[in-house]
This record gives sequence, C-alpha cells and structure tokens, in this order.
Amino acid sequence: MSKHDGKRIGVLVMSYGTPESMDDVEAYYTHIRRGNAPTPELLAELKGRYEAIVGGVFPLRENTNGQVAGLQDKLEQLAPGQFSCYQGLKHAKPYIEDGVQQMANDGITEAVGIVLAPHFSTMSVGSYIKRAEEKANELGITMTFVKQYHMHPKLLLALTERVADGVARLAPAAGGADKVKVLFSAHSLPVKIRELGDPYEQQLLETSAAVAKAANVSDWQFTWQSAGRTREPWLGPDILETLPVLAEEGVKAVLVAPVGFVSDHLEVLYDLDIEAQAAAKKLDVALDRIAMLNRDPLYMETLAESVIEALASLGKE
Ligand SMILES: CC1=C(CCC(=O)O)c2cc3nc(cc4[nH]c(cc5[nH]c(cc1n2)c(C)c5CCC(=O)O)c(CCC(=O)O)c4C)C(CCC(=O)O)=C3C
Ligand SMILES: [Fe+2]
Repeated sequence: MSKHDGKRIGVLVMSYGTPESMDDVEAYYTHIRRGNAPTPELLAELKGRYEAIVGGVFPLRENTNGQVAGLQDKLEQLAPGQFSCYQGLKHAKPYIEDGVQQMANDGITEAVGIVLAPHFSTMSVGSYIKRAEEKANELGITMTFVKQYHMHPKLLLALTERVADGVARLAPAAGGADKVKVLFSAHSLPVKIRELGDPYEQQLLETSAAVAKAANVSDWQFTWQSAGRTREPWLGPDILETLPVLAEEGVKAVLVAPVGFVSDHLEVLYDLDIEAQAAAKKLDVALDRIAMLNRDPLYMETLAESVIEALASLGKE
C-alpha cells in the first residue's frame, strides 16, 4: 500500500459548486441543466435568489474551501503524511475531473472519494462518483468511494447538539420544549428515484429518527425542500406545503433541521431563511433553523474517519 512507499493517498473531496460571481450565474445554471441555457425568466429568478443572500460573496465556495482544508488538517492529525486532499466540484471549477487530473499530475495512484453530502442517491452522490471513477480509470488511478455517512456517530452527535439547542431556543414561543415541532428536511429529488430503489429517502429518515431520539424530540416529521424547476414531479410535501398544515394543527413553533445539507448556501440561506421564514411569519408560526455544520470539528472527524474506513475496507492498512 502507498504508505509503505512514501507516496500519499489522494482524497477527492466533492461538492456541488457555486458561481464565482453574478456574471457567472448563467454559465453555472447552464451546466446544471446539462448544457441547456436557462430561459431569461429562470435566470432572473436564480440571480434574484443569489442577490438576496450573497451581497457579492457566494458562501458555498468559502465553506467548501474551509471543509477541504479542515479535512486535510484532521487527516494530518489522524494519519500524518498519508493523505492529500483535492477539491472536485459538480457544477463549477475545479470540476470533479479537474480534481482527478490534479491528483494524477501530482503522481497519485490511489485515492478515496467523498462527497460533502451525507446521504446517497443515484442522482446526487452516485453521479459525483460516476464522474470521478471515469476520469480515474482513464488516468490509471485506483479509487474507492465513501458512499454515505448518514449514520456516523459524530455526525449524529453534531446534529443532535444543534437540534437540542434549537428546541431550547424555541421552547418559550411554543409554550414548552415538548411543543416545538422539529422539521427535518433535505433537497427534493424527482419522484422517479423511487423506481430505482434509491436509498435516499430511507437514509434521510434514518438520520432524522436517530437525531430526534438522541435529542429527546417526540414531535418531528420529515419534509422536502428546494425542488427543481422542471416539469417532472418531485418528492413532496415541500416545506412550503407542510407549514400551513402545521399551523392548521395549532403548531406555534417550528425548528427546521436541514440534515441533507452540510453548509450555508442558497438552499438554506434563501429557501429556508427567506422563503420559508416569510411563509411562517404569515402563518404566525415562529420558525428557526439549526446552524449548519460548515467546519464543525465533529463533521471534520466524520469525514476523516469515513475516508480512513473506506481505505481499510479495501483490505489495505
Ligand atoms: C440532491 C441535491 C443536493 C444535495 C446533495 C448535494 O449537495 O449534492 C443539491 C444541492 C445543491 N443544489 C444547489 C443549487 C442548485 N440546484 C439546482 C437544481 C437541482 N438540484 C438537484 C439536486 C440536489 N442539489 C437536482 C436534481 C436539480 C435539478 C437539475 C438536475 O437534474 O441536476 C439548481 C438549478 C435551479 C433550481 O432548480 O433551483 C441550483 C441553483 C446548491 C448550491 C447552492 C449555492 O450555490 O449556494 C447545492 C449545495
Ligand atoms: Fe440542487
């Protein structure tokens, strides 16, 4: 194995990617749409959402950079001199293929890939892995992948702390901690994933149930968010549909726990903090959300330990 010959193992850290600037939004959106430019209406709508959150900075870029650096530090602590992290983004530069190419340029022949999203779907993590694998095969790099880490004890602990804090914050508005409704959420996907026997929904429910249990939350449910702007049906109910139902049921305070995401970005800062927040205000429901993981040390340990485990399960030391 590599560590015996002094060569480092590459770690390809993959994430969604975000535009570099407002002028770059169109190219980014076109890439997401597999080369089809968005209509002017769709483009204006997306630019409007970014303008509402960014003020000139796209937070996902900083956060992904920070997570890659944080993982490198953690791996250095756990296994000094053994790993080198590279970034590979799905829809922005450096693309996944660029990250693999960089590893090859640096003489890496063995690598582990991990995505900054805890739950596996063929349409999300699966497609990151496919792209990395194709490029790695082309360049003669042997790669193994972390497919999911949605039940890693340290990830669950970090989320549990946040949910417990959030429930305590909202307890006065709800009339008691036991009256706070916890809404776990994740990015919706097209309904067709169900026909593929996709584990995504099941894994999200597993994470939610485990965190609810550990945080002593009795009243929780799962809802979707951020469905794409396409004509096919997406998984629901969406949080914007769920909130009125909860208000109708007499719920006074909702804590949103977007466990499908690990960073502050558009789907959190706009879809939840602006859009869902406005909907809740209209319904006279107090809404708060848990802080995102970003560079949380427990999340960095989750990633580092998952990388090391993936390597060990290959039968290597
Ligand atoms: C499963 C999943 C995750 C979570 C797992 C993961 O992280 O991978 C995720 C994360 C994210 N999605 C993001 C942004 C967008 N996603 C879009 C569109 C789509 N997302 C999809 C899926 C997912 N997306 C899908 C199936 C589409 C339809 C087009 C297609 O079939 O591919 C669109 C187009 C417009 C719209 O439809 O809203 C945008 C702008 C950002 C970056 C935000 C920022 O820049 O701060 C992040 C982290
Ligand atoms: Fe997305």
